[in-house]
Amino acid sequence: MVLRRNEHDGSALRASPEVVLSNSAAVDLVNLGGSWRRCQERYRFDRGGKPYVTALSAREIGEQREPFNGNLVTIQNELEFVHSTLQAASFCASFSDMAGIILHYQADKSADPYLEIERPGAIWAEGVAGTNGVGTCVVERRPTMVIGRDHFFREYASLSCIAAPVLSAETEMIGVLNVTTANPDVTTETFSLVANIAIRTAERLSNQLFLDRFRQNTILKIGNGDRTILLALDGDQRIVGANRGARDCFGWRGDARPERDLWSIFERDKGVIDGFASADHLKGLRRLDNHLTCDATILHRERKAPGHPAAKPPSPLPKPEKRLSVARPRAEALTIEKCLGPDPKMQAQARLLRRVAGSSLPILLLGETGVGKDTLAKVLHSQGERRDKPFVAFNCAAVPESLIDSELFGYGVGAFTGAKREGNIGRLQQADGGTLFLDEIGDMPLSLQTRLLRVLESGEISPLGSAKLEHINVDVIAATNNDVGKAVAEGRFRQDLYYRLAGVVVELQPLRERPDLVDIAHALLASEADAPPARLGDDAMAALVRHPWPGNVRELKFVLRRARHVCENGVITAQDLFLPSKLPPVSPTRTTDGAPDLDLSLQDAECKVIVKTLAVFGGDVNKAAQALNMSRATLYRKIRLHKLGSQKVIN
Ligand SMILES: Nc1ncnc2c1ncn2[C@@H]1O[C@H](COP(=O)(O)OP(=O)(O)OP(=O)(O)O)[C@@H](O)[C@H]1O
Repeated sequence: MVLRRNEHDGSALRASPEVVLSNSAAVDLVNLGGSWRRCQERYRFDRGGKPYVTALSAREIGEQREPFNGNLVTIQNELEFVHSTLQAASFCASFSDMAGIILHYQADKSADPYLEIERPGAIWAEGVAGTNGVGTCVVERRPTMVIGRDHFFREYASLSCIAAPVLSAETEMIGVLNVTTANPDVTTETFSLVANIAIRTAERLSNQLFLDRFRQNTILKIGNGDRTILLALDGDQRIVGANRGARDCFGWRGDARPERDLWSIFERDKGVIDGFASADHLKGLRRLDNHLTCDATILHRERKAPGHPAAKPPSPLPKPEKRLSVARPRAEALTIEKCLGPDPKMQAQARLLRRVAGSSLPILLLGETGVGKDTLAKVLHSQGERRDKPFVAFNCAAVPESLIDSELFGYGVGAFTGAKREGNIGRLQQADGGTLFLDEIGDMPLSLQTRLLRVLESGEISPLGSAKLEHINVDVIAATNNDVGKAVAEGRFRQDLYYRLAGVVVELQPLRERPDLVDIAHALLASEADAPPARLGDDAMAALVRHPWPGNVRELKFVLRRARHVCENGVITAQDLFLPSKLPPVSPTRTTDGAPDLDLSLQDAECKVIVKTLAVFGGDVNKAAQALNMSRATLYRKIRLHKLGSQKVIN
């Protein structure tokens, strides 16, 4: 992809207006001159003045998000994906609507606090915030890069961002995917790469929205990556939807509804028609206009509503041939037991959680980032007695300190300047009768810890500026990946609040220690209904076991997601995972004089890898040795060395 950039004001990229990323399609970035003119002439902004910073309340954000509620998971998945890819360069990622309002956001807690101004509810419309990625992209409807002083207001000169349009299934622009950093050390090269990733992610999100919209139809996919062509077909093989890639390719840009027969574009060849009915991969589709041939994949087939007459069979009738497709295993619902894994210690914890379910005992979930604390909290709610009541999550780290009070406890009529006239219902009241999930509780400021404790102890709440006491009845689940014990010892976390929250404490295992790592991978592959089916090859399973997974299940999810799209014939190999080949870094054990004992640590790591690999291959030494890249004899020697005789071994 080639990015052509029209500079406006002295930014880091001025010296290189054309940033070559690869030799494929060219993307014209917005010329910011037009936006600057609008700022001066239409909005009459003063560069050195203060932008009118404003943000929506939680309820308003909820209302603004409504049109996208059906696509929430898709949007969040893409944001998580782009954020996890770019977080090393301190980028946050957001999705905004066409009013320039940020609706969803992904950022690292440790990211620059300045990025807080990018959180949900923030309004980045160009007429409010001047030239900026989101607002200018909304006006120009093209990818927009705004670096440092390219922002109209000097106030935003420390921010750099790239925004790209997100399209509906009908290829109307419906929002903006934006990535922003306040890191001054990001180089031109990194920026070029980030721009590429952001633009591709916006295209993939648009494609995913297309798949969401046409999930009942047959989907024909041609090509890969950002130029993917997607066609949605009805049972008569009429095209009922086409993504931007398809419209560009076939020259239908102006057609609101590109309805036409598939066979008015491709040659109606018997082999292809037979293949269409019986296989998931079509070879040699020939275009009628230019006679070029291509291969295609059928992502899924039309689903008929009950009572709907069956689709007309394609002619000639399909033969009952053996399907070439990769079988898609059924995704099973998560349970408390599955969330915790089969390790006997964890199963004991699962039994404990089942026993206390419905007892209103507070639960504290601990564990590294991405291990599934949030997921377990939702499962606990959905399997408890309050499942028909609200589950309300509140992330203590994602809300600025100044807003936690009003967001969590709400406020009464006219509580403070700028408050909404009718007041605001806090999360605690929203959760009344149900479950309140306090995520990242370790990040709650001390002053608010006192208030929270009082509310939890008394069951009464008096919203800011209101004299009225309200009774609330909530089950509380809290979670953190911080060391709360240490925070208590250092006086950063109130001990009495810790005891109030820690009725039952469960620590989730890091993924690298879970014996069911490969089962989780299989389950994740089965869970994305609209993605192409894929299964793990033996070498991929071994590679999964060897990797240390610092981002835990979240990282695994994205690695598999990428692999599913790059693999050939639906079989994921170790190469498709793009994992580093080194052995996992291990936390060294200590010798008696306190120095790290690297030898022991490595042995420990080796032992764990062997145990897991044998488990993955059901104890088959041949396969395990192959996967570990060692001879059978060496593996036997190591099994003896590590005293793994009790492991299931098939000779
Ligand atoms: N047992 C599981 N099976 C399948 N997917 C899971 C499982 N546990 C977690 N996930 C997925 O992994 C991702 C991260 O999970 P989750 O958000 O629950 O982790 P977390 O511990 O709360 O992370 P953080 O501390 O960063 O908030 C989510 O996309 C979730 O759907």
